[in-house]
Amino acid sequence: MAPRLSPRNARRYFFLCTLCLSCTLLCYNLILRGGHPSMHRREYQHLGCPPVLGGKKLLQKVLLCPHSGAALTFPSTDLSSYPDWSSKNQTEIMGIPAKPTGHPAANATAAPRYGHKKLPQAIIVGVKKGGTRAVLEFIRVHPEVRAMGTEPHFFDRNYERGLDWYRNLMPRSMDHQITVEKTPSYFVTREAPRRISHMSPRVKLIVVVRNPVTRAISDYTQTLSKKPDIPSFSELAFRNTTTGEVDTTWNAIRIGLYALHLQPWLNHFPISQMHFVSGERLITDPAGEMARVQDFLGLKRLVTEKHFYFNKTKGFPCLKKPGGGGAPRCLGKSKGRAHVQINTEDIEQLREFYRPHNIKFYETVGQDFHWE
Ligand SMILES: Nc1ncnc2c1ncn2[C@@H]1O[C@H](COP(=O)(O)OS(=O)(=O)O)[C@@H](OP(=O)(O)O)[C@H]1O
Repeated sequence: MAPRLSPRNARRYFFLCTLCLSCTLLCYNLILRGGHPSMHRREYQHLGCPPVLGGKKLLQKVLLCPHSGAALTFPSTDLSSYPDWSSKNQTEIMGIPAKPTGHPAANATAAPRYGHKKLPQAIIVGVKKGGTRAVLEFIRVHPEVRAMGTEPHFFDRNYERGLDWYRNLMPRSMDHQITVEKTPSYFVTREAPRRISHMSPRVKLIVVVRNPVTRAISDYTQTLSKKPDIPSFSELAFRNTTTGEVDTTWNAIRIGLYALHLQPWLNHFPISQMHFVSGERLITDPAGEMARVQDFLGLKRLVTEKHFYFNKTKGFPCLKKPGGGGAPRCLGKSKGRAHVQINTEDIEQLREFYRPHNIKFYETVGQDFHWE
């Protein structure tokens, strides 16, 4: 015969069982779900910090929440192992796998279930091969920025799909966070300024500019990597190699006529609503350039020197964790590849060609980029 429990002992057993169960649930929350001992997940979100994600990822990417000063944990973000940052949206970078979809931009719909999708308040509109990816990846480190990782090409190729389609591509954000996207071809798209101002006349525009000669070589190097049979750079750049007449119909040359492309933007936006990032300084002084970008966007300067280190192998600045240690995050192989060798006379001729255009550009924006 099994001994019978007295009502008092039965209550004790019941109490102990409940206590064990509660402890197990608490441990599950703290360890497996990645919760923070002193704060509930929701409280982070309320403070404007992204939610803490899956438990296995604990002890990986650490960011400081600016409001609370508490260290938050995020999943590993070793972007150097990705083929290219551009293939990842912010959600993926934070460790949530995006759903495979037809349109790459639709990855943004895999965003976490907090906040809401907003039309961008800031757009990196150009220029192609200027350093637009670096600016996007550096600014999205800021806790008050949510960025779309892929290029939506809404104002050039997808405009007929409508603003709701565009908004739906954006990551979710909290009220105090700004949404940013980048599509470098907007800068040279005639209809883009009107379309963008129609969406929002107050949107902030960022243009990353780079010496147009280097930019053209970079552009050509990229095309050559995909189509090895194209004519040589010089054959494409000059109508006549003897006279040195430049072929301005070739896109790689045309994109570098910054003063020309800037004019239609100024019909729709005051110059104060445009910020020009030097693609050269972005490499030599990323923190300095990002300080100006944050000022322009009205953000606290939270992305600083402590976020960058110079990667000698890559030859470019890469992101590091503010606390040090951990995997570096450099841009993928398609950024910073070795350029095709172009002969010095051709380079000199192109420099001559761009000089008056560059001067006009410096005068219009009130900034000298020293591309001599
Ligand atoms: N931190 C860091 N790491 C790697 N690359 C950097 C960085 N900062 C700027 N750059 C320069 O960015 C150039 C590519 O520009 P974009 O990102 O605008 O290219 S694209 O238009 O999106 O294809 C790329 O051009 P190339 O060097 O010709 O590949 C780089 O010079």
